[in-house]
Amino acid sequence: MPSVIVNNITKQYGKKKDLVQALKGVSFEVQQGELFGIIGPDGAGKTSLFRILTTLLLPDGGTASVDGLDVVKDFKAIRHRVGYMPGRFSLYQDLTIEENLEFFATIFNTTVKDNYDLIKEIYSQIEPFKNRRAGKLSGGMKQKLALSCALIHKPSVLFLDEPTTGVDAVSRKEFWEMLRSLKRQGITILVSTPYMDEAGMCDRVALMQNGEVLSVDSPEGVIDAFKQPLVAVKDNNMLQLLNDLQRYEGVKDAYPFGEYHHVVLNNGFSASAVQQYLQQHNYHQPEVKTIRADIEDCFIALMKSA
Ligand SMILES: Nc1ncnc2c1ncn2[C@@H]1O[C@H](COP(=O)(O)OP(=O)(O)OP(=O)(O)O)[C@@H](O)[C@H]1O
Repeated sequence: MPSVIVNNITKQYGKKKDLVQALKGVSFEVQQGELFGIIGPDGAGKTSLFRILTTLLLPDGGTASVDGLDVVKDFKAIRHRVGYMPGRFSLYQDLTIEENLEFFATIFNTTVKDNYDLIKEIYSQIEPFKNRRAGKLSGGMKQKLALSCALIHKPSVLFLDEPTTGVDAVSRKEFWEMLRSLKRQGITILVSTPYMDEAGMCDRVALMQNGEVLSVDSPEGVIDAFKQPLVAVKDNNMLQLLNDLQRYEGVKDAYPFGEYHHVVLNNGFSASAVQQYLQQHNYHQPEVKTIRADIEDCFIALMKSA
């Protein structure tokens, strides 16, 4: 049985001209023990979805279950089984590290000692500072404490809403390693992120935009589904280059991507055709190379075709 089933969930906020359709019929399943990423920009609907799955918000339509329990009817039972780390830190700033952890253990009727094994690897990194108030911790330390608090009642499903937003690159990498290690302990993990490069750390991802799921697949599957030829192009005047590329009949789409422009070509066109076209337009030595799409290219293509 899948650990999480989301079936045609809808959610809207406001009325009439202020109406926002935050979730427009979202469906997917997450298998037991999977590390599942929900990837999408701000406003995609990630938080609304997590709040519904953790029973903090009622959906307007559709059904969803966690561990076989219905998010509306069985909300009390679900609350004992899920761990939730909301986007904005859930910690009590005036309590110390140790007090925060004890507080979360107490509200779930358990003790830190009973469940120490599960959090040991994460908590031991901040334990030397256990008397420091949460408000005085760095972003990376807060993140570790919040994760420890979300785990202290041994949840079977863990929901992490943008846990790496605003955290430095080293802490982000460390955090994903912690998640891989939690996964090895059999916990199902759903994690949302606006960072496309984190997709590769997940077993499967759902790409979301404007309340819709555009694709659900493994990171490799998302990339393999990108069938158009793709080239990276660079020259001195990047702005002019982009304009000229967009005018070329062989170009389906062109957009800035780091120090290059990525150019999606229509079938039948290739890097050498782009090279030729640019030379005809007075570019002397443009750099044009065929590349493999990454998740961000796939996301851009999916967004445009949606
Ligand atoms: N309480 C609310 N009242 C009105 N609109 C809301 C409310 N909560 C969310 N929204 C709107 O619903 C849409 C989806 O928001 P949601 O927070 O679920 O997305 P998100 O992907 O988590 O983005 P973010 O990272 O910005 O929170 C957005 O347009 C947001 O402005």
